[in-house]
Amino acid sequence: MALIFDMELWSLLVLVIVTLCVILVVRGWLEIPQNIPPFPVRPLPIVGHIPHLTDPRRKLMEWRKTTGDLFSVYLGSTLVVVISSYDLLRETLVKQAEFFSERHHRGILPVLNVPEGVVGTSGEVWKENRSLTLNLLRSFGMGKHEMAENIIEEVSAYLGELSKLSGAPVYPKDLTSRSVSNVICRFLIGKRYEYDDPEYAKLLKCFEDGADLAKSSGLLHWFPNLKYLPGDPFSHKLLIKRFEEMTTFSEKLINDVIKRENTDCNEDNFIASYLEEMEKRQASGKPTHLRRNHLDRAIADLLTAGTESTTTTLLWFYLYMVHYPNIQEKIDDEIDRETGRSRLPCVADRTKMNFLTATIMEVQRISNVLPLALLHRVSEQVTVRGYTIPKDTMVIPHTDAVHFDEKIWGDPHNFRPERFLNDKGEVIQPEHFLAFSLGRRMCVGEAIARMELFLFLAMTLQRFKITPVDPDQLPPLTDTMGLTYPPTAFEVKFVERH
Ligand code: HEM
Repeated sequence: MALIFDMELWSLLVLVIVTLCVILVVRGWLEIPQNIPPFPVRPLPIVGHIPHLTDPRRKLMEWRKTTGDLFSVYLGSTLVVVISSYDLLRETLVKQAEFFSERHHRGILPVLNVPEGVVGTSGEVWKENRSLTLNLLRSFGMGKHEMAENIIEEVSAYLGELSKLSGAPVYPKDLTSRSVSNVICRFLIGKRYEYDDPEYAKLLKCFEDGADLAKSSGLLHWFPNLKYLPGDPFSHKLLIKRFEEMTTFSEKLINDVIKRENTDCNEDNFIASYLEEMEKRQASGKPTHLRRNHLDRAIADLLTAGTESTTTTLLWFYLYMVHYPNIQEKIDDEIDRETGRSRLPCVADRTKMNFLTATIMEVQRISNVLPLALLHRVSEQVTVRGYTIPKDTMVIPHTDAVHFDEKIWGDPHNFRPERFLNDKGEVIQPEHFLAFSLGRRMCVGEAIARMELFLFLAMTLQRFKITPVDPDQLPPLTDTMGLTYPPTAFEVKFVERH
């Protein structure tokens, strides 16, 4: 009797589960909006395309081949449209910029998804904060604020540390990240940190964890309720902790600047300029979106965005140099010709060191450290090539597809800096180079990043030869997924030239 009852219970349970699955599948099918760009494969109920995307970089390239330049995927229940060609990226992010320039405003990690600062905001808050940030970056990049001199000083400290290694093998990530981040600190507060300063170490720990957290917490973006699971398998708590630490660090930087200003120090940095402009606009009585909370977040945005992508690009550059010693030699010859070994390179040398500049661009093209840029959001329903993209759809600007498009580059998988030089050996700036993205959301730090990359590399290669630890076993040119796509950890030697 008990057995029959058990069997009936089991049958009932199976029936309920099957019915639920059918309802979910049918509902999923019915809820898919009409006339959206095609799917590469049918989405699964609840999870959508997530199970296919364990390696999104490779998978999206594969799907572009099978499905075309415009396709849809579901991440959980969120519709995402992938834009995978240069022409389409221009048609959308540039020509229809008013509809394609927002960020996502829902769901992810309620605490982190604060629409503050620059990277995560939309509409008027974003416009005003981005515009002021861009203006300040420009004015500090120009003569009077001596951004270039600051970078040169910082790189000199960096080279001093490399020299202490006496050519021993090193994975240069931590040291490079410390130095790059200091460039942003100088811009934000007008001072740098010693590399072993404990307060600075805390900030760098936030960056370090960022990459691991990006991986372990990924699913929370699409399923925020996973944060309630016992044991915190998706690192929600650690994410919140790191977020709070970043905010505390930003607050401290602001308070330090205010304190120094109160002691009659004439502060000349991003924080002081933002506060001054904020007070001016608030006093004018006109509506303004410059506020302390946006400043807090903008500081964290600049520190994160400014450190991670530049550091990752430098790491890729070092790795390519050990793989292509002939290219490193050509750069050495150029340095010998243009600056020699006794005078430090300066910004003005950039227009003369075309081969180094072209090599930096080729490293950026082929490593493409943000291959999917950052997610955008569509603010209104739009039509693209006859397809309907509903309001609030997420958009992936798939710049990797452009950087590896054979029709554009011919041999995109070859490392060939000469593709950025014309017949006269001058640098060309192809519109298809999208390392900094395009449209209204493109990187605000492009100019400073280019200046930094040039000065770091010209000065490093002037003083050191980068060599492999074992010439018969070069570290692989493979990437790993984090906040950006850095190379798999590797060691090289920085051998001082005498
Ligand atoms: C090699 C270095 C860098 C690369 C490759 C890079 C690339 C990018 C890319 C691809 C985006 C996304 C654009 C989009 O959403 O379509 C971006 C955004 C951004 N970057 Fe950079 N970046 C670099 C350095 C910097 C630096 C040095 C700073 C700060 C000084 C910075 C600040 C930002 C900010 C604030 C945004 C958000 C812009 C917005 O949402 O309006 N980046 N960057």
